[in-house]
Amino acid sequence: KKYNVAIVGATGKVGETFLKVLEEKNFPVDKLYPMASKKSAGINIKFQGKDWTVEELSESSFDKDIDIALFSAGGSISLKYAPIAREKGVIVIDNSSAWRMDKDVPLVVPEVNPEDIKKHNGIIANPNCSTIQAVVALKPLHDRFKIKRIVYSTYQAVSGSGVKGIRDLEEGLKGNKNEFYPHQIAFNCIPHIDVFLENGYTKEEMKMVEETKKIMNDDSLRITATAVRVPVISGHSESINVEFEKPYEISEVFSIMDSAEGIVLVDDVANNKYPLAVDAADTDPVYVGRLRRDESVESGLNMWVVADNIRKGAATNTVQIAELLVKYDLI
Ligand SMILES: O=C(O)C/C=C/c1cccc(C(=O)O)c1C(=O)O
Repeated sequence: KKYNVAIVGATGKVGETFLKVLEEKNFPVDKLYPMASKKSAGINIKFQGKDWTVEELSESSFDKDIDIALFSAGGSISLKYAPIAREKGVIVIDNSSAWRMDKDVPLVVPEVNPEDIKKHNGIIANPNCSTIQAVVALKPLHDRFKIKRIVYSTYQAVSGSGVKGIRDLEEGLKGNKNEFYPHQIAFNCIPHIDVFLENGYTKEEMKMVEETKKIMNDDSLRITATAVRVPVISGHSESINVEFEKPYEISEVFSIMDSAEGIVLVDDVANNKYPLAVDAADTDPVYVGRLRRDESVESGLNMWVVADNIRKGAATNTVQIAELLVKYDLI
């Protein structure tokens, strides 16, 4: 069976990667409906050997035979158009935060909570990139040792901000002033991603806290986060400290990580081998390394987790959700 697929935000960085990943995975697409704002309408897109024309997104865009719509065009577009698409019988997979915490919307990472997709009511949410890579690494350990507390420290690539963030870094490295970030990103680290909230955390930090609990289906998890922008183009790196309910052997952690779905273990410090953003770029795995006991608590562990924030962090995870819909015969 082949499916008619709409791509809302087709000309953006994530939208373009949706198309790349759909082709790489040979997803069975019959008709493609690339959609974007007025300024992109008319652009030609080559996909699966055919030419497709970008249409301007409108309220009538879903008045055609569309099975799935992949959204990555910002929260306001998702808030307005996902319900319109759903009313027309389209299944929406939304990459924005607009619907993630809605109780009727499953928030899915296929390696972590695939079954949640069966509860969808027409909209499925793709989690925040930093959350996705973290829960892929944490889920197998949570299942075995029951996590009680998580401390996230992230080192996030500028591509997470789109072309404006990339340009700030490239220009900053040439000595030109920043346009997008509140401070220069070149030669710097900025502990400020998205907006600050009343509790002194940023929205990016609270997304990691709240989304982790929903995806892991465990509100008892105690979580804190610090999200930092670093002068890297592609690939988010994260230092993750966890405290378990149960005792563990480090050898078992290594074997769990080495065999877990979606994870590549890179941990051989004697030979300077550990996950690096430059190695993760344009690939799909979540890379885990620097595994070591946290001796300061009863049963604690430190790890270093790296992934491509545009692929596994957004586009690939979304396409994997679409593949799950097919696998579970939900479409
Ligand atoms: O900045 C990053 O590294 C990740 C940014 C994610 C992001 C940026 C703008 C809007 C959103 C949003 O949809 O809220 C999101 C997200 O959470 O996916």
